[in-house]
Amino acid sequence: MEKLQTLFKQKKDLLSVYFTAGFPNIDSTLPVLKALEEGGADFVEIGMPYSDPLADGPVIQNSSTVALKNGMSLKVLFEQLKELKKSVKIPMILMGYFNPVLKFGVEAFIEECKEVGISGLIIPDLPYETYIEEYEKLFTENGISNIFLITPQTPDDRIKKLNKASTSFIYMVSSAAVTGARNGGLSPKQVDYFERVNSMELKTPCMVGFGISNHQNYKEVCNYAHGAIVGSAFIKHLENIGDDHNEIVGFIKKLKNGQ
Ligand SMILES: O=P(O)(O)OC[C@@H](O)[C@@H](O)c1c[nH]c2ccccc12
Repeated sequence: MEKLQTLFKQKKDLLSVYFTAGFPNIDSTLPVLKALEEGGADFVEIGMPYSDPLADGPVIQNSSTVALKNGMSLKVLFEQLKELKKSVKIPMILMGYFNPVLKFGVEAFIEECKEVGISGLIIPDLPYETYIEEYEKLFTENGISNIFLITPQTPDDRIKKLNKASTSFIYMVSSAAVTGARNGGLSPKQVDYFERVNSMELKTPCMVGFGISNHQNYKEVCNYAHGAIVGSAFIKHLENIGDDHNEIVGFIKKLKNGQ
């Protein structure tokens, strides 16, 4: 949580990159993380593969299927993260669905997160109300930030509530759809939505995700938010090049700097 807070205070135009743990290979976690860090990603979002990922489009779904076939699980992921804890400096957040977390045991899960140095969690199917009633204390006491998602459909009063309960950033979903790289610029509707959120002058910074696939998209949304999150475009790249270090570094540099 603190690592993320410091990063948001110190830097603008943040680039966060999502990848699915266990993809393309079971032991890709360390090489991918190292290459993302070297390429200039400001923080990373590690996906915990799940068989029923409702918010995910085909590219991320496919990576989850492969990762599960490769034998990735929460237990394996935590073991890997324990080993690489000292060699990765950028903040890490985990993204995943609530069911596997419940099965693991929420308390045990949060303790593992703390132990391996996870800064925050994105659990799209954990409702705000349940979080506040049952888990807020557990998360904050362990320094784990819960990251809420908002969409163009989220009303102002709800955004205000989420803003209050946020401890790092709000995930501003760019449009109401599943994850997936899209081409083309922002639509007037998206701009209206970003401007509506900006005019609320929230205490919490926002990151935009869903459909950001290249340097131009990234720069464009940085006009309306603290940074952007790229998932499917990166996973597609991994489909082609595997976890090759130099290829990943090159991809991230291009995403961030445009060349
Ligand atoms: O894939 P995209 O369109 O680049 O979007 C980012 C996204 O993949 C990543 O943040 C993510 C993957 N699965 C999610 C589920 C919910 C929210 C966010 C996510």
